[in-house]
Amino acid sequence: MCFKIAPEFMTQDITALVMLQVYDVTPFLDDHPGGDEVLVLATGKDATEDFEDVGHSKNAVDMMKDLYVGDLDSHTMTQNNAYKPPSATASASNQAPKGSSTSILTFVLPILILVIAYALYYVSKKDVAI
Ligand code: HEM
Repeated sequence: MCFKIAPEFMTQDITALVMLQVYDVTPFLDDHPGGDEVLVLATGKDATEDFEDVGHSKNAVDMMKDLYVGDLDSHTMTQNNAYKPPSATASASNQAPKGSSTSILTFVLPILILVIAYALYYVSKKDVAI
């Protein structure tokens, strides 16, 4: 289980070459104070921004040395996914798509039931009068 952190930016001709440091966080999953889920979500991608956003201490940066496995040219990576917190991912997948028939049904269905109930009531009253 590895993720990458950019330690430096080097310029080579016109193309910017970004070397990333790769860390194997597998032995650290149970001990990470921020939980194992964030580490798993950061695997296989450039997690530099995620790591810096948390504002990790110098102690945290020192701990990374034991998990370092090597360097990687970012251009050889197949995906460059941005980090999505679990809550945002979960709520997004639970939301109904905009303009779906579900929202129309929730509005129309109660009205339809009321109209049918009133129609039945009206018909039954008419039968009793005859
Ligand atoms: C090998 C890499 C990592 C190491 C060694 C590490 C280490 C630590 C340590 C020691 C802490 C305690 C606070 C501190 O001392 O700064 C911490 C907290 C935390 N880390 Fe990491 N971390 C790593 C990677 C990551 C990544 C990639 C993420 C996000 C995707 C992350 C998210 C967090 C969060 C959310 C906290 C909790 C912050 C808080 O509650 O204030 N960490 N980490």
